Parts: sequence; structure tokens; C-alpha cells
Amino acid sequence: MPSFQVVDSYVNEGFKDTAEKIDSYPQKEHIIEMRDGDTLQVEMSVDGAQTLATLSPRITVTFHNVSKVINVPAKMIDPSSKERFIERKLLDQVSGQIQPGQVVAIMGPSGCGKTTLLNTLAGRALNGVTGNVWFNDQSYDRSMKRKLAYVLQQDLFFEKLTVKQQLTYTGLLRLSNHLSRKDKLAQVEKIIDQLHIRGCANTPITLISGGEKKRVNIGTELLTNPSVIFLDEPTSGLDSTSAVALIHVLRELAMQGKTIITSIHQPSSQIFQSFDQFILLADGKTIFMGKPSNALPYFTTLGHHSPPQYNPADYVMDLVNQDMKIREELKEAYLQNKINTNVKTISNQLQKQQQYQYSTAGRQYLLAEPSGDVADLTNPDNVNLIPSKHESKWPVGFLPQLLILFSRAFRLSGKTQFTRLSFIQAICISVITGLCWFRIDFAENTIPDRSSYIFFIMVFWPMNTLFGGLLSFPLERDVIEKERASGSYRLSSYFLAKSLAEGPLKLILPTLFLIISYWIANVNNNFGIFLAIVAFQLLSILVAESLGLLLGATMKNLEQAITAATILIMSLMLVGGFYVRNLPHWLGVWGKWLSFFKYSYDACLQLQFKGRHHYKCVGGSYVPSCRNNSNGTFVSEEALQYFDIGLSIGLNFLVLFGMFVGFRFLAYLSLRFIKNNSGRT
Ligand SMILES: Nc1ncnc2c1ncn2[C@@H]1O[C@H](COP(=O)(O)OP(=O)(O)OP(=O)(O)O)[C@@H](O)[C@H]1O
Repeated sequence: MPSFQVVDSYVNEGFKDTAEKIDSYPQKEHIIEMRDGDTLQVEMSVDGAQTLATLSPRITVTFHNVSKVINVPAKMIDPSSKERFIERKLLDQVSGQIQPGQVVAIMGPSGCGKTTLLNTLAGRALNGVTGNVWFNDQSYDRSMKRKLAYVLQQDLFFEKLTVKQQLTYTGLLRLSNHLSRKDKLAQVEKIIDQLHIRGCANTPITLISGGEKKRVNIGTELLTNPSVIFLDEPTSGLDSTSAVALIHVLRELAMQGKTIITSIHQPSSQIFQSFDQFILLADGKTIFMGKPSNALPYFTTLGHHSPPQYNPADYVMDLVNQDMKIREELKEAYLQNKINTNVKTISNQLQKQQQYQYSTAGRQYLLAEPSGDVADLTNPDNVNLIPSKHESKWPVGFLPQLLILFSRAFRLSGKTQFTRLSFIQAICISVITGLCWFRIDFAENTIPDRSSYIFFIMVFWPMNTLFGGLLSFPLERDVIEKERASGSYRLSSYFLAKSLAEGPLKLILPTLFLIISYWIANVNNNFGIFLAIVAFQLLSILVAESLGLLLGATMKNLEQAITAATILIMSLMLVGGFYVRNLPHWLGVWGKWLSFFKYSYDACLQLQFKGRHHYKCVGGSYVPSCRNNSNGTFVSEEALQYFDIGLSIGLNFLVLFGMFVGFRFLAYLSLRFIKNNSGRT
């Protein structure tokens, strides 16, 4: 199990000299003989090679009559509809088979169901799905997740990390504990070379090009050496050279025996011809499934002739983008041309043939659809893809996950919180605050100033932190959901690591603020009291952060969360006992007890006037014993009579601590149970 230091040293110095270190490891070269005679050359230690080899069996993906129906709110389709929901078919009886070593494209116009099919094949968003998907001869099971990789269309990362840091953290988290650390690092190095991203390995992701980002995205998924790789429009947003380079990488991966399935929008002629087969969809139905070189001859049999010198992919896309009637004809023609049909379909076809009178001359250009029989699934490479029961669901245990995620959160948080500007801001505000309350007199007439200083310090940083906490999950949520969808780590380890790493960092600037402003303002010379006030300020910051995290995790969108936070914080501030001393009874009886400001304010007031210091009487408006004694003195604790103090210092601390733990736990539950997805398929 790696210690935090070790994890950090990978990610830190590892980037300076990992290559050197790896060179110095006793590398062993192994040739693994596959059952069908292919060989796989692996450069790793014995353990590493064996584990990675078992992680990547060759997998044939077979799908038969896959359909997907969802209930869409009726108003979305017809605003005048009286119904609540209308059924919508996103996929309609799509079948096919994709072998290891193939790169297969799913094509079709926007909204035809490419992503839906890809998700369904990858075992994601399975609500409303019927039909069968097999990996070799086994139906999808969640435990296969690690053998399947899904490269999302958006490149979601913590962009402040460098390419190598991103891959290293992912490798440490996602590669099995059976691999030694050096093997995990070796795998990272291998992926960097394989995807040709060595040149930008030490550049922050935010600065690299779109094509490089896409390769990092693929690299992240490739680390675990998956057998099947699904990619959602990997070339979108790339220039044609980068797109060709990317497809070249996919081809190289296929040559290692991986099964590659990608959706693609409008490929260039070169890319189009490089696919082993493509599936053309329109309105969720198959229109063509076969080799790219057979597409034009197929459509010619249906009377659609491509102009010479035209990119076949463009022609095919133009065809399916044409009017509804042509699309319907193409769908019907495909049904008739399908080779493997069951009896029922044949009789349906005959009826339709009478209607449309198509020839089936195009059949020769189509690939056979699987019939759903056992015969489709016989595969020479069949291996059990479902891990044995005693194998852990997670690649690494809870504690290593915690340490790796802690290291990452610490690094990311440090980068955002300790900028030069944040230091300048903290120092300027501290000095200005100190100057505003400069060397307050120990006198009766400064009691309101003393209380306002306390209230200010108990409000300023907590408010600041609450809004920071509010943004925390919404900004990270997509990345976390992506990582968790691939089974990288527990939510609890992420949450705990984030809390442990970010909490202390959030306290450094407020402590600096208090060190400067407290002594300039001359609050209370007792060092113990100073430390206690610091402790209360830090605790109320943690409470505020927990509340921010809770709102950020609960609210569906950031605007709602900011609105809710503003209303909440203003209300809690107003009932906190500083602004309004005589709240209306109905509000005062419970309102002030909800405000965490009240607890820290009350406690710090008591601390400030603690000890038997002698203050000068001035006029007697605040302290009763000064009323007829304008030139005398009073003991500081008497000043507390002026305030409506509720609980003792210790109880205030306990309540604040309880709020900190309670809000944090609720934030965790919200993150776990409130799904924030957009409802997409
Ligand atoms: N939750 C949903 N509610 C309503 N419609 C949905 C939902 N999810 C998907 N759709 C619809 O399903 C259809 C297929 O969506 P999908 O994302 O699979 O298309 P696509 O072919 O990948 O499109 P694009 O190329 O534009 O990404 C689209 O018309 C989309 O609007």
C-alpha cells in the first residue's frame, strides 16, 4: 500500500525522473503466446505482465435486436398534448457483431441514436433497453466494467494537472493492486508513448491542443488495458490531420486485439475507408451495415448513385439526411436485404416487398446480422470475463484510494488557493481591517466597536468559504462521475480525501488574516484567548464550507445554489444577534439558534471580554456600574451584560462542531443519492 509520501513522490519527482527510474528497473521482456497463434510482446516484470495480460482478453461484441424506448414528457413533443408522457423509440431492433481487431464506426445524422447505441452496448443508461448484448458468450455484467473503456465526447479532466500527473493518478487508482508501483508507472510511460503524447507530458492539460487532449482522454481509459473501447465522436472538434492521427492510434490499438467501436459524425474519405465496418443509423434503425467500400455499390442497387470523386462518407450522410420518404425507403430496403432473418420477419418482409417491390441485390454488400443463436457467440478466445466473487470490486483498497485522492485534491486545491493574488488579497484585507479598528481603547464606549470586529471576522471568511464550497462539487462533478462510471474509486474515499486535503488549506489564509488584524486592533492581549478566537473562526469556516458543499451537492444547477446560498447566508447573518438585538419574538425564539454565526459570535464575545481587565467608564450607556461613575473603571466581563449571550463557550464549540459534522455528512448523502445528470440517454 503506498503511503501518501510515496504517492506524492511519484506524482512530483516522478515526472522529473520516472523515465530514468524505469530504465533502471530490471525490465523483463515476455512473449505471451495467444491461443490463436498470435503473440503479445510485453515489457514488464513477471507480475505486471501477467496481470495486464489477464486484464485484456479478446472480446467479440454481439448485439441482437437492441431497442430502446423512453417516456418523454408529452409537452416536449407536442405543447398542446393532454398526455403526460409519450413513448419515443430511440433504437429499433439494431443488431450486429464486432470482432476483436476491428475498428467499427457508428454513423448517421445528428439525433439518429449513435450515442444511445454506444451507451447501450457499453452497459450504460440501460433503462428502457430490450434485446441482447453479449461480450463473447456472456451477457453484460457490471463486473466487466474494467474490461470495457468508454471515451466520452467531452474531454473531462482536472485541467490544472499535467498530462503525466493525470495519467499517473489514474494509473495508481485504476490499475489493480496486483501490480507493483513500478509496473503501474511503466504502464503510464507505455501509454504516453503509445499515444504519442510524450512532447506534452509535462504540460498542464489546460494548455495542450484539442487533439492532444483527446489522446489523453483515450490514454486515461487505456491504462487498464481494456479489451473493448467505445468512443463517442472522438474526432469532433479536431482538424483533419489530428483526426487522421487519432484514427491511426485506434487502428494500432485494434492491431493489439482490442475491439474498437466509435461513433463518428462526418469522417473524411481517408478515415471512412479505414474502418473495418460501419453501421449507418437513421431514426434509431439500421440503414446499412458492412464494409465502407461496399456502401456505394449497395446504395447503387437501390437507385442512388454517388457522383464521381465524391467522398463516399459525405454521400452516405447526404442520403440519410434527405427527406423522410427516402429515409423510410432505405430502412425498408435494409430490412429486406438482411441475410439472417427469422421466419416471422420473412413473412413481414414479403408483405412489405409487395408494397415496395425492392430487389435484394444489395444483400451481397451487407454484413450478416447475428441471429441471436448460440452459434453467434462461439469464440475461440472465450474466457470468463466475470471476475470471481472474492475479487474486490475496486482495483485498490480504501486506504490507498484515500491517499491517492488526497494527494490529488491537495495538489489541485493548493494550485487554486495559493495564488499570489489570494495572498495579496488576504494581507491587504487584514491590514485594512486592522487599521479600521486600530488599537481600540479599553474603554466603555468601544464595546460596540469590539463586538463589530468580532462579528466581522466571524462573517467575512465563512462567507467567502461558503461560496467556494458551493462551487466545489458542481465544478468537479462531471469528472468525478466519469471516473466513478469506470469503477475507479469509492465516493466515500473521494469525499473524505477532498475534505481532509482542502479543509486545512482553506484555514491558512484566514489564520494569516487574524494574526495581522487581531494584533493591530488590540483585541485582547492574552495569547490563549487569541488562540481560542482563531479556533472559533476556523471552526465556523469549516461549518460554512460544509453548508456550501451541501448546497452545491443538492441543487440541480449553480444558479439555484447561489440564490439559495445568498438567501440563507443573509438570513443567518441577520438573525445572528449583531444587527438586530430585539428580533420579533416569533423570529427570535428559534431564528437565532439556527445561525452558526450566532454561536461563534457569542463565544468570541465571551472570549474577548474574558479575564478581569479594567476598562475605563465613559458615560455609562453600556455598563450599568458606570452610570454614576463616569471617571471610574469596570471589569471587562461586565461588558457582557450588554449582549444577549446564549450558551457558554464550550457549548457553542460543541454546537458548531456538530453542525460541521452534520452538514458534511448531509453533503455526502446528497452527492451519493441526488443524481445531477441531464436526463440524457
Ligand atoms: N432523455 C431524453 N429525453 C428526450 N429525448 C432524448 C433523451 N435522450 C436522448 N434523446 C433523443 O434521442 C435521440 C438520439 O440521441 P443520441 O444522443 O443518441 O443521438 P446522436 O446520434 O448521438 O446525436 P449527435 O450526433 O447529435 O450526438 C435524439 O433525438 C435525442 O434528442
